[in-house]
Amino acid sequence: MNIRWLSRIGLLRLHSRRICESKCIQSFLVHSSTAKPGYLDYRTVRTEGRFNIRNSSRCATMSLRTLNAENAADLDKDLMSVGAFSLDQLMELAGLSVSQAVYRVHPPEKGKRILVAVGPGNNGGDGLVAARHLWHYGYQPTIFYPKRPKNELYQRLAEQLKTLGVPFTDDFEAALKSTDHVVDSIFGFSFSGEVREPFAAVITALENTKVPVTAVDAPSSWNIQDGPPKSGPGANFNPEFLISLTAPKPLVSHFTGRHFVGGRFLPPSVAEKYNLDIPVYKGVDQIVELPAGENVR
Ligand SMILES: NC(=O)C1=CN([C@@H]2O[C@H](COP(=O)(O)OP(=O)(O)OC[C@H]3O[C@@H](n4cnc5c(N)ncnc54)[C@H](O)[C@@H]3O)[C@@H](O)[C@H]2O)[C@H](O)CC1
Ligand SMILES: [K+]
Repeated sequence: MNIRWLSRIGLLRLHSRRICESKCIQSFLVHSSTAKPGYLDYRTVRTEGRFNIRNSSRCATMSLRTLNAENAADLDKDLMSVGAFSLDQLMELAGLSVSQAVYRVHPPEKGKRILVAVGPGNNGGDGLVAARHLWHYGYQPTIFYPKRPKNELYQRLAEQLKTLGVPFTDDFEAALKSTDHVVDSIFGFSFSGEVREPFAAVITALENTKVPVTAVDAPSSWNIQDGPPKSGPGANFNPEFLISLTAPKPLVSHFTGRHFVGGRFLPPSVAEKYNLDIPVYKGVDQIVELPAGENVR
């Protein structure tokens, strides 16, 4: 066979592959050597033969897409239905990401005492899981958990901490005076309105403290869409660190500290449905830090 025939066969193969691609929905997730660390060269091939390709150089300069509160709740439902995850699993993965972010910004040499402020929902559950991992990394967590729903999952998470001898406190302000770092896992994407007691006093203490704070998914009291409240508890709350779970929420456009994303379990099909970018995670990391000044959309 001469060179002309070989090139014709090559072209035919390319042509038939394109036809095949145009008939089915496929996502190519390509780790590109040209992409900036932290980003994925994400190509989407859609039906009807329309190609929507975001090349690596665009992706490298593009910022991550955000996920609003309503879509975040829907995405979790999808993960638990079509994705076949259980809530325990998602919370475990979320809490593991949080523990890695804390280790990154506040390694044990900086002080082992970590105060975890736990809210009444799943954001609080992430904090309980993170506290358990942090204990195993050698930290000394203390838990502030003033509202404990009679939910079996939360009760088990609290029990696991008690088994490790992790202390629970009722006095947040006193605990704040003897800690090296705070994890804010009070409210996440289901928070709305003004902060109600007993959390208003806690948020006020957080906004006045000099102890560094890592916020889980959202700085508690911030509106998921619009950021910090104009007045009242939280108006001056600016945590040093934030870990967004699965994808950043719109409030991050108001956030000025170090920002991490966790969620190294998101199936590409779900990411595509919600039009999310998947960052590149290094090695066995569950988190990725967004470069300073990197924005989100
Ligand atoms: N996909 C993931 O990565 C996962 C993230 N998870 C985390 O779950 C939260 C969202 O959890 P949800 O239970 O829906 O809500 P919250 O924890 O944000 O809060 C609900 C809780 O708060 C009370 N509340 C609401 N507004 C107020 C208010 N103004 N004052 C006082 N109390 C208020 C409400 O009554 C509820 O009790 C998400 O952010 C992630 O952190 C999951 O782990 C699953 C996987
Ligand atoms: K939070």
